[in-house]
Amino acid sequence: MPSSTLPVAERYCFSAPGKALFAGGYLVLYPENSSFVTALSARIYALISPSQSLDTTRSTVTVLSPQFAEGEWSYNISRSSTTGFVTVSAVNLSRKNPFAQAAVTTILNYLSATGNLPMPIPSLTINILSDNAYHSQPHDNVPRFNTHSQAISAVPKTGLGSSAALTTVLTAALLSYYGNVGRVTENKRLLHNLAQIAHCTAQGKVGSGFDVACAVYGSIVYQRFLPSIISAIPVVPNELDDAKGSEYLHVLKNTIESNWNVGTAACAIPPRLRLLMGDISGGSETPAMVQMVQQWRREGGADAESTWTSLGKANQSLISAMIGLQGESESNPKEYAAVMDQIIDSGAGTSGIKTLGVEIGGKIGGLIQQAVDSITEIRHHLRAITKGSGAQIEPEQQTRLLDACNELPGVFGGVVPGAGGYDAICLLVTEASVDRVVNATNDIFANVKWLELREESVGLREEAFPTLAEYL
Ligand SMILES: Nc1ncnc2c1ncn2[C@@H]1O[C@H](COP(=O)(O)OP(=O)(O)OP(=O)(O)O)[C@@H](O)[C@H]1O
Ligand SMILES: C[C@@](O)(CCOP(=O)(O)O)CC(=O)O
Repeated sequence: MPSSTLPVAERYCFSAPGKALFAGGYLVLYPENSSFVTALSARIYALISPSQSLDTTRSTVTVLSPQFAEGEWSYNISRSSTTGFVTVSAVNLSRKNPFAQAAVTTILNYLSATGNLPMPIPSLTINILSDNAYHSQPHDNVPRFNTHSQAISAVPKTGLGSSAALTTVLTAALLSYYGNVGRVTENKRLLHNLAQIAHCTAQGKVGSGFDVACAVYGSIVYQRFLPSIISAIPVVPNELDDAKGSEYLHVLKNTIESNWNVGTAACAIPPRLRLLMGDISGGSETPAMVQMVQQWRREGGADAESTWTSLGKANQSLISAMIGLQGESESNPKEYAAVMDQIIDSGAGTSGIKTLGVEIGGKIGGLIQQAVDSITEIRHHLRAITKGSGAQIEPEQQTRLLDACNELPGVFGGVVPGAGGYDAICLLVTEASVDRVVNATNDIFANVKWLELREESVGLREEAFPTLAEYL
């Protein structure tokens, strides 16, 4: 097996964003459908440093997450001299972080299969910092990178895709440190394929992968890869099974280097508009909901199929309205700004904004109408699926809340993002109306915690190590 020598032991830091799936829940599981995924300003950071351990007889990768109790996961690494298969075993078996373990396993085996893993494998420490918005915080005004007294698995999440961002930054960190593969920020396809495989291995199920794609590429119109790409990869074998070790390396390398045909066209929330995320802290079971929706579709006959198709069209219509508005803001900036001013001055909510769109007419007025109408229609179909499948995608409680939001000034509309349920709501609003929305005093908003987030459309990026190291 060929091997390389380690590049200069530098200190690196990478960060990746969280996500909101504004349009495309459930349909995005099928490659024929597009979805609108927004990258958020909440980021997870990985700071890499060569291990301080004096033990040179063993190679270890240690992931530290100092914001959480028991946030230390260490893995012993050994490479078979016959097959090149790299075994990654937890030093402390009672400490589980499947995403960290899968990232180390996938990346080191890929590097081994391509002859880019340095031998002996140098030990490495990766520190993780994660923005507060990923987890429910005990009160306002917590320090940046707040610490929790519980283990990460016990701290309630806000559903921004922490595991996808974590897996992505770990992938970038490991590739940069060990690999001889150029700048990883310029090799997004490799990074994406590796992070998707690691994330799926850890989850033990095949999601659409929109969260990992967003962590890598940022805000995108996402179309998934064929599920068979991932299912072709064998289960990570036992270190003693040489035949399986060789097969795993072979399939992993071929899969990583094949063309997945993923749709990752860049998109953005148009200027002067914002996505506003409200945390409801309810909690929903995505896999169980996906199963219910799939069963409804299988057994629901022509009605189910027609709802499914109409939802797909409404999603597509919203996506093209967003792309169209973005385009108009660039090609026709004066008119775009004037229309936005008019909407803001009117103090109108959803239905008033639609009427204004009709009155204003022209391309921009039409796109505004289209955006409002398609959000309304998406919700209509999601409620039909809720009723038909029993999966609580837009439960009545969320319907009342979203309807109340539609009355607030500057609200184009809102949805239950992603799989829906009781976790969160996501509104499209004018930037100028954000304060008025978050300060609305109606009782119905009492349980909504508006998250301090905005779109930050860039995906994986390199950061200045020293600036962040001071938080460790
Ligand atoms: N800051 C972190 N440090 C270490 N591990 C983390 C960190 N953030 C996430 N993880 C890992 O990811 C797991 C959470 O993944 P999970 O898929 O349940 O949540 P999520 O990706 O935030 O949720 P959702 O898919 O609903 O948006 C944690 O239990 C832990 O294993
Ligand atoms: C239902 C689904 O389409 C979206 C799930 O989104 P979230 O985990 O609720 O953000 C599943 C998937 O795409 O993996």
